[in-house]
Order: sequence, then C-alpha cells, then structure tokens
Amino acid sequence: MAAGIGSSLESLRYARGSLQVLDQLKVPQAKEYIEVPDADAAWHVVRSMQVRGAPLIAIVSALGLAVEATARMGKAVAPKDAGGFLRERMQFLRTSRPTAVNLFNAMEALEAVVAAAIATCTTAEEIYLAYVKAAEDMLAEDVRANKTIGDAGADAILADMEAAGRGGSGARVLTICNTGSLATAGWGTALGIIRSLHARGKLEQAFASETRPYNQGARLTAFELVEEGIPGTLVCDSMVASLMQRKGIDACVVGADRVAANGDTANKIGTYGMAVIARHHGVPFYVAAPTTTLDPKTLTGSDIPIEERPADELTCLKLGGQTHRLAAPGIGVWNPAFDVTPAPLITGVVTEWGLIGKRGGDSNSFDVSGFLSGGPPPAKRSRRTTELAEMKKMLEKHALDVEAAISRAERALDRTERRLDKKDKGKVDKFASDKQLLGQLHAARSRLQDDIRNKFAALEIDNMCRRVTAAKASEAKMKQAMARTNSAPSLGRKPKEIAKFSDTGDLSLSSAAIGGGSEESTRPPSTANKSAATSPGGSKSLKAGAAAGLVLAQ
Ligand SMILES: CSC[C@@H](O)[C@@H](O)C(=O)COP(=O)(O)O
Repeated sequence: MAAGIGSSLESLRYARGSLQVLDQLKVPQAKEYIEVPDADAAWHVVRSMQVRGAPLIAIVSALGLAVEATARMGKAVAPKDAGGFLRERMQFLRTSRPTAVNLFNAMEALEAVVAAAIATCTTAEEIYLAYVKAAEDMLAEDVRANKTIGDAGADAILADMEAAGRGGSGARVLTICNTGSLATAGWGTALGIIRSLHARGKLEQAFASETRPYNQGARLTAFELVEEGIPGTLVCDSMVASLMQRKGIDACVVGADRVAANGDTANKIGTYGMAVIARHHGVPFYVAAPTTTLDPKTLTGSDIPIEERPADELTCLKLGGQTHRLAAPGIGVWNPAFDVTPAPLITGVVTEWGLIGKRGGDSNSFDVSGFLSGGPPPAKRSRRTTELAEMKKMLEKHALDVEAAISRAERALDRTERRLDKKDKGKVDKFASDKQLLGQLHAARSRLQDDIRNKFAALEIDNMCRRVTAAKASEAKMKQAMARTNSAPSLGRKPKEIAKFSDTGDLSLSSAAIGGGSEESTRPPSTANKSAATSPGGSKSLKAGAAAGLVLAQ
C-alpha cells in the first residue's frame, strides 16, 4: 500500500516494510525525506518535531512500529514474545509528546488488536501481521476522514454565510497552525475544509496566522497554500483582531489536538485568543477534528495535559541551521505549545461523522460521548460494514434453519427409538450409529461456535480500529467483543447439509457433514483461528463466521 494524498505534498511515504517522512523542520527550504525503520526512529521524529500535527504523530508512530514488525516477521519467535514486544514498543511510543490524544487513541486501538491476535493466533508472524494491517488501516482511514471533514466543514461555513446574507460570495477564512497535508496522512482537517471550499470555487481568501513561536503557519501552511495554488494571506498572530475588525472574516477553522467530553478543545497556542476575538466579532468558530482526536475520557479542558516546550523557541530564531539570539539571556520564559478553547466559544466540531451538536438546549457544551456512542451515520458506514449487515441477515436465517433441522433430527431419532424392535440387530445398530453421529454433530457445532466467536472478535476489533476512537474501542466495543468470546452463542451448521439428514425420519448422516459445514470449521481450532487475526474479513467463511457471531450475540 502506498500512501496517496492527492497532492504533491506527502507528509509520509509508506509501503509495507518501509516508511519515509518529510522532515518538516527543513520545509519550506527543502523537501527531504527521512527513513523511519522502527519504533525508536518514529519516536525520535515525533519528539524532534520533524513530524508534527496530531493525526500524523499517531500514524507515524503506528507505522514506524509496523515497519519494525514487518522486518521481524521472518524470525522464529514465540507468539507471546511477539505480543510482548509490540506492547512494550507501544508503551514507549506513547512517551513522545503528551497533548495530542490521537497518539494515545491509536496505541489503545492497536493494543486491542494485539490482544485479540494473541488470543487467536498460533504464530508470531500472524500477530505481527495483525498489527501491521491495523496500522495500515489507520493510514487509509485518516485520508478518508479528512476528505469527509473537508466537505462537512465547507457545507457548514457556506450555510452560515447564506444565513448571514453572504450566500453568493466567496468565503474569507482564517486558520492557525498547520492542519493540512503536512499534519495528517493527507488532505488535512481545518486546512482540508479550506481546500474543499477552494475545490468548489467558494473560497475567496484563506488567511493563515504565523503561529509563533514555532511558526507552523508561516513555514508550513503558507507553503501548502502556495504549492496548491490556494489564494492565501499570511498575518502574524497579533494582527488577528485587526484582521477581523477591518477585513471581514466569514469563519475561523482550526484543528485540534484533543477535544474533551464537553467540547473544550486543546489546539496550538493562540487558538483560544483567536476564538475570543471571533466571538467579539460574531465570526463562527469551527474546530475540525477527526473522531480519533475526541477524548470522552477527559471530562473538561482543564484535565488536558499541555506540553511545555524549551525556552530557546522563544528566545532564539533558528534558520538554515543557524541560531540567532532574540531575547536577553537570563530572561524567564513560559512556552506552552497548546491552549484550551472553552466549548462556549466553539460554533461546531466538524468530524468525519458530521457536526457534533451542543448538548440539548445548552449552548455551552458539546456531548462528545453521546456523539461517539451513536456511531457513524448509516450513509458513512464502510462497505465492509454494509457487507456484514447483509451477511448478518443471511446467517440469521441459516441459524434458524439449522436449529430447526437439528431438533427435527432429534425428534426423528426419538420416534425411531420408541418404535425400535430391540431384537432386530440391524435396526438397533443403525439407531446406535445415527445417535452417535448426532452426538458428533453437536460436538462439531460447539467447535464451530468457538471458532466463530474468535473470528468475530478479531474482525470486530479490526473494524473498531478503523472507524472508532480507541477510547471507545477499548471500552464499550472491546467489552462486547470479549463478552462474545465468553458466552457461547447458539449456532449450527449450514442448512443444506442438515437438510440432507433431517428431512427424513430415517437419518443418514455423512461424515463430511459431521466434520463441519465450512472448510475452516473442519480444521483444528488453532489452525482455523489463524485467518481470523491475520486476515479479518479476508475469506468468505471467515466473514460468514464473523457475521454469525454478530447474529447470535445480539
Ligand atoms: C490536524 S493537526 C491539528 C493540530 O495538531 C494542530 O493544529 C496543532 O496544534 C499541531 O501542533 P504541533 O505542535 O505542530 O504538533
């Protein structure tokens, strides 16, 4: 899989076994890519700000370890050691930067994948592969999510303009920091909204604030706007109030590093000030955040950890490898990298699932947990989810047929037993053999149930990684998935095979039918389980099994 972002700006280049990231410290002077062969290197590029932006930090961390896991695949290691290695590395990756929750959400979701893989896989290679595929899914999902955010945000801004009587005009939008292709796997969040407006021919001008002290606006956003031919104007942070007063701004759109349960949002330092000014001028203020940036476990903004950075970012100017001193040596410095914008100042939080609404009747807070627990809107469900729903329906019918067929067979045996002439040795032997076959059928059915439960857990966790936040994955869905593995659903074999011996009172079971309706159920559980974690949803029977788990557990 190669990362494609639909523009010349690639924050990363990934193919299985190889990751390169754009060194953002050198942009715009140079476009240089750095190899990231392992988790150590991923941690380093994030820590040193060569890679930054909440979604990208998470993806580069996940993929750095994926590259390392791919390299380890050929080596003979015990499965538990592979799982232990991945867990230890994920723990380490969490320590690079503290504020952007995407990193923690990604690690939590990947840990759930590894836990499921450990429970279902028989080799280290399969565990590594489960991790790698889940990390790759996150990469693809980020680009998809950003494009949807771009469209939803553009719709919201255009609707506000319509309501304000500026319907036919091009939008004048102000942003801060860098939230574009360079902060994500592609397209961007807040800058993605600006990109979408431009693509629709509805953008008059994008204004980017310089974003002192790290200058992500001046160095990176200005670069993206120029590269993409988007009309852009750079202002320094201290000009924002004047800009709104004198130039007219239709909307502010900013990214997010973490959105707390009530909607309070941590983002680049300067965001809060921009929101206060926007409120004063009646300018709508939108936060663009994929669901991976939502943190329902953190109740309010005051609980968000804010990274404080070195003093020399303020006291010195670093350019072209040279450091120039600006401030007098000995001056005290406070340098928080982020601030928190209180929810009341935010007009809407735009996610790939749509806009998060304010709590009923309360314009002061958002219901982030309620929004997440609703899941994605039906129209935005993935093709795999739709396929699962179809299989669910089909298997629901099969499961009913199967149960009916088994009980018909049991009744038939019962009748035969009552009429049985105990002196007729041939009939007695036939009856005994039918009974034995029915017993084997029950045993095969219960093996199949185990198999299906394991497969469904792996598939569901894979799905969670792609579509929900890790917070949800590790709590609600993970609990559900694990509950499924603990409570046996009632399921029989495919109806056709059952029908073969249940339609007549006289049973004639074939050993093939007893062995299992699907190819996988005939294998020993350990072998059959392999594909569950290594290729969730990859085979027909696996999908069927997974869907069956869904049917029976609900
Ligand atoms: C889509 S990126 C959203 C935020 O991560 C962005 O606005 C931001 O604050 C980035 O900070 P940075 O310190 O450059 O990683």
